[in-house]
Amino acid sequence: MNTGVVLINLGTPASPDAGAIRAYLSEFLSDPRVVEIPPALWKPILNLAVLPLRPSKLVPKYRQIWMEEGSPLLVYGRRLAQGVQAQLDHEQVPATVVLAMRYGEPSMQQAFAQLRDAGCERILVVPLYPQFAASTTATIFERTLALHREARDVPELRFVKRFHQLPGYLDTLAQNVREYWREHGKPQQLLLSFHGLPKRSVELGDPYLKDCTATAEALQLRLAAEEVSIDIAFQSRFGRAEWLGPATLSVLQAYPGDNIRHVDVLCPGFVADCLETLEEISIECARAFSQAGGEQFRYIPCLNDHPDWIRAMAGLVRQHLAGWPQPDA
Ligand SMILES: C=CC1=C(C)c2cc3[nH]c(cc4nc(cc5[nH]c(cc1n2)c(C)c5CCC(=O)O)C(CCC(=O)O)=C4C)c(C)c3C=C
Ligand SMILES: [Fe+2]
Ligand SMILES: [Fe+2]
Repeated sequence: MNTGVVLINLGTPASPDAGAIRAYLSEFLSDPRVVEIPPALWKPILNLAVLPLRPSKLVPKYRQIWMEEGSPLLVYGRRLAQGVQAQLDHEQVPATVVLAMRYGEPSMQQAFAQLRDAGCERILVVPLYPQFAASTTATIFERTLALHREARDVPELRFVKRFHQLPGYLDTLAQNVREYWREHGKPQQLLLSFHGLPKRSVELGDPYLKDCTATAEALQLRLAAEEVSIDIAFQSRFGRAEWLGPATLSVLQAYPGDNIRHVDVLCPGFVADCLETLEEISIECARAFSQAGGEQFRYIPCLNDHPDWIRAMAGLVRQHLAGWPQPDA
Protein backbone atom coordinates (compact mmCIF):
# COMPACT_ATOMS: atom_id res chain seq x y z
CA MET A 1 0.00 0.00 0.00
CA ASN A 2 1.37 3.42 -0.92
CA THR A 3 1.46 6.61 1.09
CA GLY A 4 0.85 10.04 -0.42
CA VAL A 5 1.85 13.46 0.83
CA VAL A 6 0.17 16.56 -0.54
CA LEU A 7 1.77 19.95 0.14
CA ILE A 8 -0.86 22.65 -0.33
CA ASN A 9 -0.44 26.39 -0.70
CA LEU A 10 -2.95 29.13 -1.42
CA GLY A 11 -2.78 29.34 -5.21
CA THR A 12 -1.92 31.92 -7.79
CA PRO A 13 -3.11 32.90 -11.28
CA ALA A 14 -2.07 30.67 -14.21
CA SER A 15 -0.70 33.72 -16.06
CA PRO A 16 -0.25 37.42 -15.27
CA ASP A 17 -3.25 38.38 -17.44
CA ALA A 18 -6.54 39.92 -16.38
CA GLY A 19 -8.60 36.85 -17.37
CA ALA A 20 -6.47 34.41 -15.41
CA ILE A 21 -6.28 36.75 -12.41
CA ARG A 22 -10.07 37.17 -12.47
CA ALA A 23 -10.62 33.39 -12.55
CA TYR A 24 -8.24 32.95 -9.62
CA LEU A 25 -9.77 35.77 -7.53
CA SER A 26 -13.26 34.54 -8.30
CA GLU A 27 -12.55 31.05 -6.91
CA PHE A 28 -10.51 32.41 -3.96
CA LEU A 29 -12.89 35.17 -2.88
CA SER A 30 -16.01 33.00 -3.31
CA ASP A 31 -14.78 30.74 -0.51
CA PRO A 32 -16.99 31.48 2.53
CA ARG A 33 -14.02 30.56 4.78
CA VAL A 34 -12.06 33.49 3.27
CA VAL A 35 -14.69 36.21 3.10
CA GLU A 36 -17.06 35.75 6.01
CA ILE A 37 -19.66 38.27 4.85
CA PRO A 38 -23.15 36.81 4.21
CA PRO A 39 -23.22 35.76 0.50
CA ALA A 40 -26.30 37.92 -0.21
CA LEU A 41 -24.19 40.98 0.69
CA TRP A 42 -20.81 39.82 -0.61
CA LYS A 43 -21.75 38.35 -4.05
CA PRO A 44 -22.88 41.71 -5.52
CA ILE A 45 -19.71 43.43 -4.23
CA LEU A 46 -17.54 40.62 -5.60
CA ASN A 47 -19.23 40.48 -9.01
CA LEU A 48 -19.88 44.19 -9.54
CA ALA A 49 -16.82 45.80 -7.96
CA VAL A 50 -13.96 43.41 -7.10
CA LEU A 51 -13.88 41.12 -10.14
CA PRO A 52 -14.38 43.89 -12.75
CA LEU A 53 -11.81 46.26 -11.20
CA ARG A 54 -9.11 44.43 -9.22
CA PRO A 55 -7.63 42.14 -11.95
CA SER A 56 -6.45 44.98 -14.20
CA LYS A 57 -4.77 46.66 -11.21
CA LEU A 58 -2.99 43.40 -10.41
CA VAL A 59 -1.71 42.73 -13.97
CA PRO A 60 1.35 45.05 -13.77
CA LYS A 61 2.08 43.84 -10.22
CA TYR A 62 2.07 40.16 -11.19
CA ARG A 63 4.11 40.96 -14.35
CA GLN A 64 6.81 42.54 -12.19
CA ILE A 65 7.31 39.42 -10.09
CA TRP A 66 6.64 36.69 -12.71
CA MET A 67 9.53 34.26 -13.17
CA GLU A 68 10.52 32.46 -16.38
CA GLU A 69 8.94 29.21 -15.08
CA GLY A 70 5.79 30.94 -13.78
CA SER A 71 4.37 32.54 -10.65
CA PRO A 72 6.91 32.48 -7.78
CA LEU A 73 4.44 30.82 -5.38
CA LEU A 74 4.06 27.92 -7.83
CA VAL A 75 7.73 27.76 -8.84
CA TYR A 76 8.94 27.54 -5.22
CA GLY A 77 6.11 25.14 -4.35
CA ARG A 78 7.20 22.76 -7.13
CA ARG A 79 10.83 22.96 -6.02
CA LEU A 80 9.82 22.26 -2.43
CA ALA A 81 7.73 19.20 -3.40
CA GLN A 82 10.55 17.84 -5.59
CA GLY A 83 13.10 18.48 -2.86
CA VAL A 84 10.99 16.81 -0.15
CA GLN A 85 10.44 13.82 -2.45
CA ALA A 86 14.20 13.51 -3.05
CA GLN A 87 14.93 13.84 0.67
CA LEU A 88 12.36 11.17 1.63
CA ASP A 89 13.73 8.87 -1.11
CA HIS A 90 17.21 9.44 0.29
CA GLU A 91 15.98 8.55 3.79
CA GLN A 92 14.17 5.52 2.34
CA VAL A 93 10.79 6.76 3.52
CA PRO A 94 8.35 5.35 0.94
CA ALA A 95 5.94 8.15 0.00
CA THR A 96 4.76 10.00 -3.11
CA VAL A 97 4.91 13.79 -2.68
CA VAL A 98 2.76 16.13 -4.78
CA LEU A 99 2.02 19.85 -4.74
CA ALA A 100 -1.47 21.32 -4.86
CA MET A 101 -3.06 24.74 -4.61
CA ARG A 102 -6.28 25.46 -2.72
CA TYR A 103 -7.35 27.75 -5.58
CA GLY A 104 -6.28 27.36 -9.22
CA GLU A 105 -3.82 24.75 -10.42
CA PRO A 106 -2.45 22.21 -9.75
CA SER A 107 -5.81 21.74 -8.03
CA MET A 108 -6.40 19.66 -4.92
CA GLN A 109 -8.73 17.52 -7.04
CA GLN A 110 -5.91 16.72 -9.49
CA ALA A 111 -3.50 15.99 -6.65
CA PHE A 112 -5.83 13.54 -4.89
CA ALA A 113 -6.62 11.84 -8.24
CA GLN A 114 -2.89 11.48 -8.92
CA LEU A 115 -2.33 9.92 -5.49
CA ARG A 116 -5.33 7.62 -5.90
CA ASP A 117 -3.95 6.48 -9.31
CA ALA A 118 -0.60 5.83 -7.62
CA GLY A 119 -2.40 3.47 -5.23
CA CYS A 120 -2.10 5.70 -2.15
CA GLU A 121 -4.54 4.61 0.50
CA ARG A 122 -2.99 6.83 3.15
CA ILE A 123 -2.58 10.54 2.53
CA LEU A 124 -0.93 13.19 4.67
CA VAL A 125 -2.27 16.69 4.00
CA VAL A 126 0.25 19.47 4.71
CA PRO A 127 -1.00 23.07 4.34
CA LEU A 128 2.03 25.28 3.70
CA TYR A 129 1.02 27.79 6.39
CA PRO A 130 3.14 27.85 9.55
CA GLN A 131 0.40 29.65 11.54
CA PHE A 132 -3.21 28.42 11.68
CA ALA A 133 -6.09 30.51 10.34
CA ALA A 134 -9.55 29.26 9.41
CA SER A 135 -9.32 31.16 6.10
CA THR A 136 -6.18 29.30 5.03
CA THR A 137 -5.68 25.97 6.83
CA ALA A 138 -9.27 25.06 7.79
CA THR A 139 -10.48 25.61 4.24
CA ILE A 140 -7.90 23.07 3.04
CA PHE A 141 -9.15 20.52 5.58
CA GLU A 142 -12.74 21.15 4.49
CA ARG A 143 -11.95 20.95 0.79
CA THR A 144 -10.12 17.65 1.34
CA LEU A 145 -13.22 16.11 2.89
CA ALA A 146 -15.54 17.68 0.30
CA LEU A 147 -13.47 16.17 -2.52
CA HIS A 148 -14.02 12.71 -1.04
CA ARG A 149 -17.71 13.21 -0.35
CA GLU A 150 -18.83 11.22 -3.40
CA ALA A 151 -16.01 8.67 -3.32
CA ARG A 152 -16.75 5.02 -2.57
CA ASP A 153 -13.17 4.13 -1.65
CA VAL A 154 -11.81 6.82 0.64
CA PRO A 155 -8.14 6.93 1.72
CA GLU A 156 -7.01 7.24 5.33
CA LEU A 157 -6.23 10.89 5.99
CA ARG A 158 -3.96 12.79 8.35
CA PHE A 159 -3.72 16.57 8.57
CA VAL A 160 -0.92 18.85 9.74
CA LYS A 161 -2.53 21.75 11.62
CA ARG A 162 0.47 24.13 11.74
CA PHE A 163 4.22 24.11 12.20
CA HIS A 164 5.13 27.50 13.67
CA GLN A 165 7.10 25.78 16.46
CA LEU A 166 8.98 23.38 14.16
CA PRO A 167 12.67 23.85 15.04
CA GLY A 168 13.78 23.44 11.40
CA TYR A 169 11.40 26.20 10.28
CA LEU A 170 12.50 28.65 13.01
CA ASP A 171 16.20 27.75 12.80
CA THR A 172 16.33 28.16 9.02
CA LEU A 173 14.58 31.53 9.22
CA ALA A 174 16.96 32.75 11.94
CA GLN A 175 19.97 31.37 10.07
CA ASN A 176 18.84 33.15 6.88
CA VAL A 177 18.66 36.45 8.77
CA ARG A 178 22.04 35.94 10.45
CA GLU A 179 23.71 35.05 7.15
CA TYR A 180 22.11 38.07 5.48
CA TRP A 181 23.45 40.36 8.20
CA ARG A 182 26.90 38.77 8.08
CA GLU A 183 27.05 39.46 4.35
CA HIS A 184 25.32 42.87 4.16
CA GLY A 185 25.58 44.30 7.68
CA LYS A 186 22.90 44.79 10.35
CA PRO A 187 19.94 47.21 10.10
CA GLN A 188 18.65 49.45 12.90
CA GLN A 189 15.41 47.48 12.97
CA LEU A 190 14.03 44.12 11.85
CA LEU A 191 10.31 44.11 11.05
CA LEU A 192 8.50 40.77 11.01
CA SER A 193 5.53 41.19 8.69
CA PHE A 194 2.77 38.55 8.76
CA HIS A 195 -0.23 38.38 6.45
CA GLY A 196 -3.14 40.14 8.16
CA LEU A 197 -6.56 38.80 9.05
CA PRO A 198 -9.84 40.50 9.98
CA LYS A 199 -9.83 41.17 13.75
CA ARG A 200 -13.18 39.40 13.96
CA SER A 201 -11.59 36.08 12.92
CA VAL A 202 -9.38 36.22 15.99
CA GLU A 203 -12.29 37.30 18.22
CA LEU A 204 -14.23 34.27 16.93
CA GLY A 205 -11.39 31.95 17.93
CA ASP A 206 -8.72 31.74 15.21
CA PRO A 207 -5.42 30.98 16.99
CA TYR A 208 -3.60 32.93 14.27
CA LEU A 209 -2.53 35.95 16.32
CA LYS A 210 -1.21 33.71 19.12
CA ASP A 211 0.67 31.64 16.54
CA CYS A 212 2.22 34.76 14.97
CA THR A 213 3.23 36.15 18.38
CA ALA A 214 4.76 32.79 19.37
CA THR A 215 6.67 32.70 16.06
CA ALA A 216 8.00 36.22 16.64
CA GLU A 217 9.07 35.36 20.20
CA ALA A 218 10.85 32.21 19.03
CA LEU A 219 12.70 34.20 16.36
CA GLN A 220 13.54 36.94 18.86
CA LEU A 221 15.12 34.32 21.15
CA ARG A 222 17.16 32.87 18.30
CA LEU A 223 18.35 36.33 17.19
CA ALA A 224 18.88 37.83 20.68
CA ALA A 225 22.67 37.77 20.41
CA GLU A 226 22.51 40.00 17.30
CA GLU A 227 21.10 42.88 19.39
CA VAL A 228 18.80 44.17 16.66
CA SER A 229 15.40 45.48 17.72
CA ILE A 230 12.48 43.41 16.33
CA ASP A 231 8.89 44.55 15.68
CA ILE A 232 5.85 42.67 14.43
CA ALA A 233 3.23 43.96 11.97
CA PHE A 234 0.48 42.72 9.63
CA GLN A 235 0.25 43.34 5.89
CA SER A 236 -2.07 42.83 2.89
CA ARG A 237 -5.26 44.30 4.32
CA PHE A 238 -8.30 43.58 2.14
CA GLY A 239 -11.75 45.18 2.40
CA ARG A 240 -13.25 47.60 4.88
CA ALA A 241 -13.40 45.58 8.08
CA GLU A 242 -10.88 46.20 10.85
CA TRP A 243 -7.80 43.97 10.45
CA LEU A 244 -5.08 42.93 12.86
CA GLY A 245 -2.60 45.69 13.51
CA PRO A 246 -0.28 47.41 13.47
CA ALA A 247 -0.31 47.60 9.69
CA THR A 248 3.08 46.99 8.08
CA LEU A 249 2.78 50.05 5.84
CA SER A 250 1.96 52.44 8.75
CA VAL A 251 4.79 51.05 10.88
CA LEU A 252 7.28 51.58 8.06
CA GLN A 253 6.00 55.11 7.38
CA ALA A 254 6.38 56.00 11.07
CA TYR A 255 9.95 54.67 11.48
CA PRO A 256 11.84 57.63 9.95
CA GLY A 257 9.98 59.99 12.35
CA ASP A 258 11.47 57.91 15.18
CA ASN A 259 14.89 58.15 13.54
CA ILE A 260 14.81 54.57 12.27
CA ARG A 261 16.10 54.82 8.72
CA HIS A 262 17.68 51.40 8.08
CA VAL A 263 15.13 48.59 8.10
CA ASP A 264 15.06 44.92 7.14
CA VAL A 265 11.75 43.15 6.60
CA LEU A 266 11.17 39.40 6.95
CA CYS A 267 7.82 37.68 6.24
CA PRO A 268 7.83 34.50 8.37
CA GLY A 269 4.18 33.64 7.61
CA PHE A 270 4.97 32.96 3.98
CA VAL A 271 7.15 29.96 3.22
CA ALA A 272 7.43 31.00 -0.44
CA ASP A 273 7.84 34.41 -2.00
CA CYS A 274 4.76 35.64 -3.82
CA LEU A 275 2.90 38.79 -4.81
CA GLU A 276 2.47 39.83 -1.17
CA THR A 277 6.21 39.75 -0.45
CA LEU A 278 7.88 40.53 -3.79
CA GLU A 279 5.52 43.32 -4.81
CA GLU A 280 3.66 44.61 -1.74
CA ILE A 281 6.68 44.53 0.58
CA SER A 282 9.73 44.75 -1.68
CA ILE A 283 8.30 47.42 -4.00
CA GLU A 284 5.27 49.22 -2.49
CA CYS A 285 6.37 49.27 1.14
CA ALA A 286 9.97 50.05 0.16
CA ARG A 287 8.74 53.08 -1.81
CA ALA A 288 6.52 54.31 1.04
CA PHE A 289 9.38 53.96 3.54
CA SER A 290 11.70 55.95 1.30
CA GLN A 291 9.06 58.66 0.75
CA ALA A 292 8.66 58.94 4.52
CA GLY A 293 12.40 59.61 4.87
CA GLY A 294 13.78 56.08 5.16
CA GLU A 295 17.26 55.51 3.76
CA GLN A 296 17.83 51.78 3.53
CA PHE A 297 15.07 49.20 3.05
CA ARG A 298 15.97 45.56 2.56
CA TYR A 299 13.69 42.59 2.13
CA ILE A 300 15.03 39.23 3.34
CA PRO A 301 13.58 36.46 1.11
CA CYS A 302 11.31 33.64 2.27
CA LEU A 303 12.52 30.08 2.86
CA ASN A 304 11.62 29.17 -0.75
CA ASP A 305 13.85 26.25 -1.83
CA HIS A 306 16.54 26.61 0.85
CA PRO A 307 18.06 23.12 1.39
CA ASP A 308 17.67 23.36 5.20
CA TRP A 309 14.00 24.23 4.79
CA ILE A 310 13.49 21.27 2.43
CA ARG A 311 15.10 19.01 5.04
CA ALA A 312 12.91 20.55 7.77
CA MET A 313 9.76 19.93 5.73
CA ALA A 314 10.82 16.34 5.00
CA GLY A 315 11.38 15.93 8.76
CA LEU A 316 7.89 17.27 9.50
CA VAL A 317 6.42 14.79 7.01
CA ARG A 318 8.40 11.92 8.55
CA GLN A 319 7.14 12.86 12.03
CA HIS A 320 3.53 12.96 10.90
CA LEU A 321 3.79 9.65 9.02
CA ALA A 322 5.25 7.93 12.09
CA GLY A 323 3.18 5.25 13.77
CA TRP A 324 0.74 4.93 10.88
CA PRO A 325 0.31 1.18 10.76
CA GLN A 326 0.20 -0.80 7.52
CA PRO A 327 -3.19 -2.56 7.41
CA ASP A 328 -1.50 -5.96 7.17
CA ALA A 329 1.03 -5.23 9.94
C1 LIG B 1 -10.50 38.32 2.85
C2 LIG B 1 -9.41 38.33 2.22
C3 LIG B 1 -8.15 37.64 2.55
C4 LIG B 1 -7.76 36.91 3.68
C5 LIG B 1 -8.54 36.64 4.94
C6 LIG B 1 -6.43 36.44 3.42
C7 LIG B 1 -5.66 35.66 4.30
C8 LIG B 1 -4.42 35.11 3.99
N1 LIG B 1 -3.77 35.07 2.78
C9 LIG B 1 -2.55 34.44 2.90
C10 LIG B 1 -1.60 34.21 1.89
C11 LIG B 1 -1.64 34.78 0.61
N2 LIG B 1 -2.52 35.71 0.14
C12 LIG B 1 -2.22 36.04 -1.16
C13 LIG B 1 -2.90 36.92 -1.96
C14 LIG B 1 -4.15 37.48 -1.67
N3 LIG B 1 -4.82 37.48 -0.47
C15 LIG B 1 -6.06 38.10 -0.60
C16 LIG B 1 -7.05 38.23 0.36
C17 LIG B 1 -7.06 37.61 1.63
N4 LIG B 1 -6.06 36.88 2.19
C18 LIG B 1 -6.13 38.55 -1.97
C19 LIG B 1 -7.32 39.28 -2.55
C20 LIG B 1 -4.96 38.15 -2.62
C21 LIG B 1 -4.64 38.33 -4.10
C22 LIG B 1 -3.77 39.45 -4.38
C23 LIG B 1 -4.46 40.77 -4.11
O1 LIG B 1 -5.53 41.00 -4.68
O2 LIG B 1 -3.93 41.53 -3.28
C24 LIG B 1 -1.04 35.30 -1.54
C25 LIG B 1 -0.24 35.47 -2.82
C26 LIG B 1 -0.78 34.86 -4.09
C27 LIG B 1 0.12 35.04 -5.27
O3 LIG B 1 -0.40 34.84 -6.38
O4 LIG B 1 1.31 35.32 -5.21
C28 LIG B 1 -0.69 34.51 -0.45
C29 LIG B 1 0.44 33.52 -0.38
C30 LIG B 1 -2.41 34.07 4.26
C31 LIG B 1 -1.19 33.36 4.84
C32 LIG B 1 -3.56 34.49 4.93
C33 LIG B 1 -3.97 34.35 6.36
C34 LIG B 1 -3.20 34.08 7.34
FE1 LIG C 1 -4.08 36.67 1.30
FE1 LIG D 1 -2.23 41.91 -1.57
